[in-house]
Amino acid sequence: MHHFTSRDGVLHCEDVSLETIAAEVGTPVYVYSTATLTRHWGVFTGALKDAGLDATVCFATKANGNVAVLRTLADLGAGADVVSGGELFVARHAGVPADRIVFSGVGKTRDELAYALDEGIFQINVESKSELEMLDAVAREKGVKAPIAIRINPDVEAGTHEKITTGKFDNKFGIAWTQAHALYRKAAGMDGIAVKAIAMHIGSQIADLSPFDAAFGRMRDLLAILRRDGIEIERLDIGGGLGVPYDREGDPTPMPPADYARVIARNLGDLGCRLVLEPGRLITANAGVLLSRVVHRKEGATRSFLICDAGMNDLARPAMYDAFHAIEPVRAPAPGVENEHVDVVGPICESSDVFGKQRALPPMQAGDLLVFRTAGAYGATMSNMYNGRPLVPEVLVKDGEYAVVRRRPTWQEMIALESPAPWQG
Ligand SMILES: Cc1ncc(COP(=O)(O)O)c(C=O)c1O
Ligand SMILES: N[C@@H](CCCC[NH3+])C(=O)O
Repeated sequence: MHHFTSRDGVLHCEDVSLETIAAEVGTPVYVYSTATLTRHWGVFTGALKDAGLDATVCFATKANGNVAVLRTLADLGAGADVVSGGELFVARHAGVPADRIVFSGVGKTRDELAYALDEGIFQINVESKSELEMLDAVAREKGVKAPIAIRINPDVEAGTHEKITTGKFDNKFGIAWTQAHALYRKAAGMDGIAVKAIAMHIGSQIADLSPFDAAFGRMRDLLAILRRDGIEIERLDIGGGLGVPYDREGDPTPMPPADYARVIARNLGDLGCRLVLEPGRLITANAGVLLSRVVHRKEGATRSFLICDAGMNDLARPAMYDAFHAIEPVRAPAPGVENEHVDVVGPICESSDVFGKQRALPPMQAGDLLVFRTAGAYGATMSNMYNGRPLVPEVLVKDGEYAVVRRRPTWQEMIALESPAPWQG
């Protein structure tokens, strides 16, 4: 996090003052640090290399789909994990080579599968028999073979929030590992399918390595079964999911990438397969903050509220998962000023539009700036226009420079796709 630091009492992103960005771009706004993105990428890929692993790292675009962020990562050698035709389009537009793009997701449509084949991406992670049959048909029509993995559901408890666990049999994701062998056999006999890999992804914000250990064991067992059956597997795609610190007291400390890499190497390192990884949060979460201004301070009957210009439409995680984001003033308080406890809320007409209850903060007033930390993953990508609020802009900082890499739409642009019905004149 050391690319977001206080200088002369004002929070900076690299060498740019967040007060400057707020004044020039307006608030709310997401601010990302190129240096942090680069550092996270280096630490993660370095850990894999140090563990002797031969890996293709495909950044999970759903965590942060901004073209400039993706371009930054692509320039460092990143591939992309995409979950829709739209994400595939953005990844290609940002310069991610097709031979480093993997397509995940339970609901790929015929058109999306056709687009993926036309682009020549290196792997499609199939999540159902229905999808396998559809993909086979589309590929045969085109006279090609679709390179696939089957995403297995290893039925492990990831120990994360129930809304973001994906590797239990009750979840909609993947093929139960107990049913995978049969589907692989079917796939191996299809003219439009080229079996290449086994895939899995057990959930997100995982702080403990034991669920990975258990799931990798299942993958290893399946590989042995498939090989005995003469089904060739070249790659193992182990998804993403490694957690990051959100700096809440009492939260488990997520495992460092080096420890994760050692667990991968121990389970899967000696199988003659290339690895594919799909990290999202780990790369971008702590490379971004949401910068917001206090619009009103309100003294309620039981508590004080700081009402910000950012809302749950801009950063949905607290409302969706009761997620914790550290909140900090941009301008440090004068020495000796004591903290108070306040509720930090947004302007949306929903009681769940709360970023933090009874947070300890120096006294703040209307006009003051604050940041929500660790907002570079699943922040802007999950934003929406609820309550008639145009999408929040995004800024990318590099050293002493910044660029608006998604500008704030005007109200006119917000309604540009809408029109009265013809009979309304
Ligand atoms: C298939 C798949 N791969 C990768 C990811 C990225 O996960 P994370 O951001 O936890 O690394 C996700 C999201 O959880 C996912 O669904
Ligand atoms: N969007 C979630 C994580 C789900 C990841 C998508 N598979 C979050 O903000 O934590």
